[in-house]
Amino acid sequence: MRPYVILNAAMTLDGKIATQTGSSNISGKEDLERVHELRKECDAIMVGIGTVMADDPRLTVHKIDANPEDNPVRVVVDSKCRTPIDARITNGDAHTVIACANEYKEEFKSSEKFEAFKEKGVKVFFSGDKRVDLSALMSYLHEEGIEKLMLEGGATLNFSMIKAGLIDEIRICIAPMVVGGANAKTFFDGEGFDLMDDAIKLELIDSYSLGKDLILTYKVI
Ligand SMILES: NC(=O)C1=CN([C@@H]2O[C@H](COP(=O)(O)OP(=O)(O)OC[C@H]3O[C@@H](n4cnc5c(N)ncnc54)[C@H](O)[C@@H]3O)[C@@H](O)[C@H]2O)C=CC1
Ligand SMILES: Nc1nc(O)c(N)c(N[C@@H]2O[C@H](COP(=O)(O)O)[C@@H](O)[C@H]2O)n1
Repeated sequence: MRPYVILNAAMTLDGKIATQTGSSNISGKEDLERVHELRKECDAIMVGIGTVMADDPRLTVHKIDANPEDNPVRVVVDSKCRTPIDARITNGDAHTVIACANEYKEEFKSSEKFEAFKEKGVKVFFSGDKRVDLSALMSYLHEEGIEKLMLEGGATLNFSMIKAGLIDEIRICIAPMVVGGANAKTFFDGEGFDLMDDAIKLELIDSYSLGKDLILTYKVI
């Protein structure tokens, strides 16, 4: 068993979720409010370590009215345990799980960082050899009571999750902007597929304008 997974992101018309220098303010105000309503509905929010390093996100419900208990559990996919000791996702605003790979277990468990995380109440889950086993992580989170999980990027984790068949729904905000840049992160990066026949197939179930942005909702089929 695993949680129902909704991938949410904002991209420019040319599919970029950040510029090549890492700037990523894409959504308009109305979309950010929609995102925070969705955060409030979910039991957990998950990001990759690349996103933590680039944005130092809070991953709480802070753009709409909310109580501390509305904050979902924050999950970071972080094979090598690189999450900084003072990363905002480790503060006391919500529960946090850091998912690491087994290869780095012994070294991490004997580090000061591990003790600091323990003191802050951060849980650490180990799976996979060199990289986090995402299916095992989903099963663990489901056992911990997570029924609905919001995946909030970034580009590498989005691809691994969809390739592993772990995404049920995609909600994408398309902002009327073009930013270009061959090295700018796209909605899905990773190793990609060689053939269009292998593409993950989607069904459009909703579309609407929100402020200046366009919101599309897809089911993964
Ligand atoms: N516009 C938007 O909606 C959003 C934009 N972003 C942007 O995305 C960028 C970060 O994306 P990325 O660098 O691709 O990093 P990422 O956030 O996708 O993290 C990828 C990292 O996760 C780790 N990982 C461990 N196990 C893994 C597995 N099984 N599969 C995949 N990754 C695994 C690896 O260290 C990997 O490098 C930032 O610039 C951020 O601003 C991030 C979220 C939303
Ligand atoms: N939906 C959406 N629109 C954008 O324009 C964005 N840049 C993002 N980024 C995601 O939100 C995280 C920041 O969250 P906090 O406000 O710090 O809680 C960021 O790390 C991305 O995951 N999303």
